[in-house]
Amino acid sequence: TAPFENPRAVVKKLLSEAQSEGQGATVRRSIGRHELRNLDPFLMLDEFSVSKPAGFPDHPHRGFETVTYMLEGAFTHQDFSGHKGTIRTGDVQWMTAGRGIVHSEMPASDGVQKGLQLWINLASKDKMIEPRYQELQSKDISYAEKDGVEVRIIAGEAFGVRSPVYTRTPTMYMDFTMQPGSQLHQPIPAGWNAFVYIIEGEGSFGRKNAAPATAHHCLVLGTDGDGLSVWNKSGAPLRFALAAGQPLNEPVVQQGPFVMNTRAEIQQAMEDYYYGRNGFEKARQWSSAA
Ligand SMILES: Nc1ccc(F)c(C(=O)c2c[nH]c3ncc(Cl)cc23)c1F
Ligand SMILES: [Fe+3]
Repeated sequence: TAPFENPRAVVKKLLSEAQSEGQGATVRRSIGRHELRNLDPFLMLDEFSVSKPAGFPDHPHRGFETVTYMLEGAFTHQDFSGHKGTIRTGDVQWMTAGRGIVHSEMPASDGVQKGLQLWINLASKDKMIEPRYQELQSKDISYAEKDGVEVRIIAGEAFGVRSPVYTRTPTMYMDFTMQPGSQLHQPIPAGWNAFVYIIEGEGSFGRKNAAPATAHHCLVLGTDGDGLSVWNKSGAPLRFALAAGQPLNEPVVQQGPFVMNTRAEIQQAMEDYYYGRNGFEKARQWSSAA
């Protein structure tokens, strides 16, 4: 599309920093750090790079969705219902935890496995729905290319192409690769919170003469404006994820992997998990294979 009258500005820039998570794993967290707590409906964005034997062994989730996007390598996930699968480079697992999931997420091959895990909050009315998966193989992910810009559309619409993923909390999530000299003007629905996470290369976001932002940076966009404008004035490809979502405007009470609206509901979630009730029944007998 043509340049915007009013492209959204970059209002915050944060370098993701390594921290330990799971068992022996290191993640570079941006959203979810205290400097970037609330980007409603987004709760967390981790850039993970994990090698065996490290990983994310058996753990619960309630009240939100996790979207795992493999950048390199393979991860095997298995849950307490016997649902098991391996996601490889370019694949996506969109998991709606709802009332409760207990699963493990472990490297499936040798070497370093890299990817992004995004946590999207669910509205109060959806927090206790039955868990559900939407799994996309790389070859099935909507793809479009135009004037030196490629896009892989995990959720939402770009270049006139829409992803089949159903987003309970209205969300767009896409992976752009921009060749040197290319520019992008991607519409973002009014009022949605939006951010960019740079995976590789450098680019000018929001304004053509903006200082280039580089890999491992999360850029929060202002809420007013027509959408995201980007220029790749470097000599190398620029790759980044763009995510935007409709704010839920509800209270958030989080205790690790439980995200509800009140402290009482968090207390309930912890008891349900401990006693194996209200969606955690299968947690009583289950542990991931060796
Ligand atoms: N103990 C504990 C507690 C809470 C968690 F969320 C996790 C967890 O699973 C992850 C946190 N970042 C992540 N990035 C990528 C992947 Cl594949 C998994 C995770 C975990 F392990
Ligand atoms: Fe998990």
